[in-house]
Amino acid sequence: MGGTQQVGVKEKANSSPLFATKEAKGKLAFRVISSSIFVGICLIWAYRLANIPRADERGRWLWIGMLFAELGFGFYWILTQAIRWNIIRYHPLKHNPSQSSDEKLPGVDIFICTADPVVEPPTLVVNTVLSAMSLNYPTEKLSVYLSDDGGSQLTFYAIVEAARFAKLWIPFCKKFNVEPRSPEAYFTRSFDVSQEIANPQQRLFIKEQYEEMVKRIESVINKGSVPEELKSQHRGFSEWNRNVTKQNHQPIVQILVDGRDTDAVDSDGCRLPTLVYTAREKRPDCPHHFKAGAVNALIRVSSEISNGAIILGLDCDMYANNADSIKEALCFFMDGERGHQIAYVQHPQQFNNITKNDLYGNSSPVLSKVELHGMGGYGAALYCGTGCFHRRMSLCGSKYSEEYKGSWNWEMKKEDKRTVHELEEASKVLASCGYEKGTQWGKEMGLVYGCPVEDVVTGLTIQCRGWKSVYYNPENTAFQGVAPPTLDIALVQFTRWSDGMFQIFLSKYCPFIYGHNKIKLGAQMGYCVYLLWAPSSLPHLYYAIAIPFSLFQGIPLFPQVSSIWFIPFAYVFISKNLFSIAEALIHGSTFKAWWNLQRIWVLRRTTSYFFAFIDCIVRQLGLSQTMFTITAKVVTDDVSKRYHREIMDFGSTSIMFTVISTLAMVNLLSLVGIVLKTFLWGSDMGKLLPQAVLCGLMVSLNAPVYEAMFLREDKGRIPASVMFKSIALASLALFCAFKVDPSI
Ligand SMILES: O=c1ccn([C@@H]2O[C@H](COP(=O)(O)OP(=O)(O)O[C@H]3O[C@H](CO)[C@@H](O)[C@H](O)[C@H]3O)[C@@H](O)[C@H]2O)c(=O)[nH]1
Ligand SMILES: [Mn+2]
Repeated sequence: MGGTQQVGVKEKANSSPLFATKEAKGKLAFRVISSSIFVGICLIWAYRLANIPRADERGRWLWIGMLFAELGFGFYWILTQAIRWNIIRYHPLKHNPSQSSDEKLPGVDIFICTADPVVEPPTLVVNTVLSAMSLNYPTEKLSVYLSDDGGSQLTFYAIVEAARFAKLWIPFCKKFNVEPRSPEAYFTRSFDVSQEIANPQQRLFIKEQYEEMVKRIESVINKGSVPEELKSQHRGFSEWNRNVTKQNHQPIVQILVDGRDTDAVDSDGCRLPTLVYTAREKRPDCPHHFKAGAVNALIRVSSEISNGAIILGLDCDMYANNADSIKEALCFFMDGERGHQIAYVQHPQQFNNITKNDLYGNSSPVLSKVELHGMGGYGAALYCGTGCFHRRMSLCGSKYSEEYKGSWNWEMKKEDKRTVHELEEASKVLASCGYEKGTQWGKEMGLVYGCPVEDVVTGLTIQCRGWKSVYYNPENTAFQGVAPPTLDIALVQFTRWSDGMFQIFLSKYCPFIYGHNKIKLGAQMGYCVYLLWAPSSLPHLYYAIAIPFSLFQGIPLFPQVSSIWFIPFAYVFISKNLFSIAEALIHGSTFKAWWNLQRIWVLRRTTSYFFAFIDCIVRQLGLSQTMFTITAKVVTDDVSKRYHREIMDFGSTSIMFTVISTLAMVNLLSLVGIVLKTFLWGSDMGKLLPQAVLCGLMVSLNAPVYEAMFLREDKGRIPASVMFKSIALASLALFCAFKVDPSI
């Protein structure tokens, strides 16, 4: 790494704290309810065990399957209680952590990652870059780095344009305290004119300049390459010769704005923050480790150029919404008493395109307002990849030491006399393929390699080195991104996540082993709520299949409603759901959003999680390799309209959609079957009532699936091929069930 010299300043611990923690209310009530549900679960297990049908009785194997499913549900539920057991919320006490002057503030390096100019359009990236550059922070201490894994001259062109527009945008933001700081979001938001403080004329002028910039960028994108006359405007374009492709190119580092340069000023004459474009070297025979590799390259490149003590990582779609987020986050790091223990401060992933009832469950308030605080309560807030402030030192592999108290290496890099060109050349070495060979990068240093959820596993390793982490969810959202606007995209994202998480569980990083004696048991369990998403699909899938089948065959699987054993089943089911509804409503969800979330859970578990489970097992056998499918961030207008009207999009022929519609059909057919039997033939269905109710619930959750199969005409309907396949599969399955000896 660059030959930087840091001077530690021993400072007297500040007497006034910079952040506070608060325990959540209702802890006792929660613990009582939770314990009573636990008793219910134990009774259910006991009932299942005590009543296994004998070998010659009907439904023996079905019953044993139920036993395993309920053991699975029960254990998983216990894990989810760990993250609610000890909820503690963190909040900063001041809006400026430096009591004396800005001079005491550390350097902050902001990393923005992009990977593909098609899936992640350069205009989106530019907005994130501009929002980061315009954050309220002394500009000479702020540096913004863009990592472009697409190695695209289109993205580079866009960033050259952004560097120019920043000279107008930054002073405009600061003068009128504009929020959000992304021009696109600012100019398209619906706002209250009376609250607008920007002068209308100036606003209009900036808006026109912004739109012209976007036009120029888009016209270059439509051409597919940068015209020669534009290339001559910046020497950086010379890096793109005919041989440069996404997968194969030399390292590229371009310092677009050099923060040391006193002539690099905005339209008000104020200094600009440093802006650097990086495309690390890519070679087909050299594994690049996806986002983790990109971030690690940035850590090294930035250490050479600005070496900020704090690093903020953002995905290319996560723009800064709250202009003061850096100073707020610094309160945690700079607190005299506990600040030295903190490795990172994670903000929740929030999105600017969530519809009223959150159709695809992308932004569950229970997750962002309860569960993540719960992990934070153990000092083990998850690292979620974006919207996270890191201490450079802990990210680079340092172990925590109590000696850090009061001694801070906030000092910026010593005055560096090297020219921009020399800095670029030195940085290229650090962004080359060979640099990491034989080093600890990807193992003990930087983000951990080998897993598509590099963030969570990296967070775990940092905590296991003794550091604490904070989860902070401010009222004024700090960063906002784009949530998947179709079911297909959402399910693919969840497949990557659940696959990667389960991979962590199966690896040496399993929290129960790796975290043993290093993080609290509650935190180990809390991690597993996420790491076990993939296998949690199994009991759900079993219920979704076994219940309609047994109903169809007339095999009871639950105690009679009149039996005393029915009580624990009913109690657990009802209290768990009531609790979940109450929790959602209290934290600002609508009932419909809760209902949508239940549906999306069923869909995720029966598809994404299950496929991820299979993929993971296959990979463990060494039959395939880790992949990273980038989440699409733009869709056609037609799709976008449906999303905003909250109409689900099923327009995909992916196998996941066949599974979804087949399961929906199986449940529908067997429910219709039982209703016919009861009313036409007057059979006694009393024993099957609980199953019929569960099946009915599945059918009502699946209502949009039937609609998309039989009633809709738009492009988001279930394609005819998928529909026929699923009807055929469902009927065949039920027909077989009817034929086979019902002694199973
Ligand atoms: O080879 C790659 C692949 C991805 N990315 C970037 O990684 C970010 C996240 O990718 P995205 O496709 O948007 O994934 P999401 O599912 O939205 O990302 C979440 O989950 C990821 C882990 O699965 C984390 O890395 C992300 O920070 C987190 O936001 C984006 O900025 C990409 O440009 C790269 O830089 N290089
Ligand atoms: Mn994303």
